[in-house]
Amino acid sequence: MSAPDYGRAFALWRAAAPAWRDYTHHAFVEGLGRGDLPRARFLHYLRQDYVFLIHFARAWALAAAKADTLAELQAASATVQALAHVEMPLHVQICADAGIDAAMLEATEEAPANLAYTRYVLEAGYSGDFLDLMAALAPCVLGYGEIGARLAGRGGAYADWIATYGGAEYQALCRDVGALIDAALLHRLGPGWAGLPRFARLTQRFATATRLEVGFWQMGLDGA
Ligand SMILES: Cc1ncc(C[n+]2csc(CCO)c2C)c(N)n1
Repeated sequence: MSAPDYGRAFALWRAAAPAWRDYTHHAFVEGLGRGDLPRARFLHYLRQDYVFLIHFARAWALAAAKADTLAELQAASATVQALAHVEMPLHVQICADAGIDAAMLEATEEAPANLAYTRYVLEAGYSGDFLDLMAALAPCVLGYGEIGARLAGRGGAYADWIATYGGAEYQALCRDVGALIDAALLHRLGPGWAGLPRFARLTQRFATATRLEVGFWQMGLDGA
């Protein structure tokens, strides 16, 4: 199956990231698709993901601080809003249903793979600009979109998870983020952005964040 179209930069970044396939076809992902991923592994992942999303929301807030246009400010602030008021409460609810209450969730000790990934993304934002943040954030947002699109329609124990990311709403969000990234590149670097050394460095950021996503799935599978 061909990859969904999330814009030009994403297509270039994806093709240049050696770990992209390991990320989008990881054993954890295949277990979600078949529905046979052990529930304990999924809940372990979800607890870590709750902590991940706190830092991920902070990174999008940093993107709002580094926005250069109204469209960038709107996209970044809307993502912070959605994370804090929709995605994270959903994690809290799923964990509560599984007997992990809010206090336990808050007390989750960050796994090293989680620390590595989130602090890498935040550091991209602290030391870089809006483009550095987008390159570091893109594998997360668009990778889940690609995984959701591929697994869409599968039933099983994780059908809800698949429907969230494979659904029309999330797929539209991925196309919007892809367009936001292409526009941000054009705005800052001009029409020749794809040929610039700066773009090659952004490609490296994307590839590194992709490796860190592989590490996150593996942490979920290993339970450590
Ligand atoms: C490790 C890890 N990577 C990616 C995502 C996916 N994700 C994080 S925030 C968000 C909404 C849009 O920004 C999406 C899809 C995740 N949950 N956990």
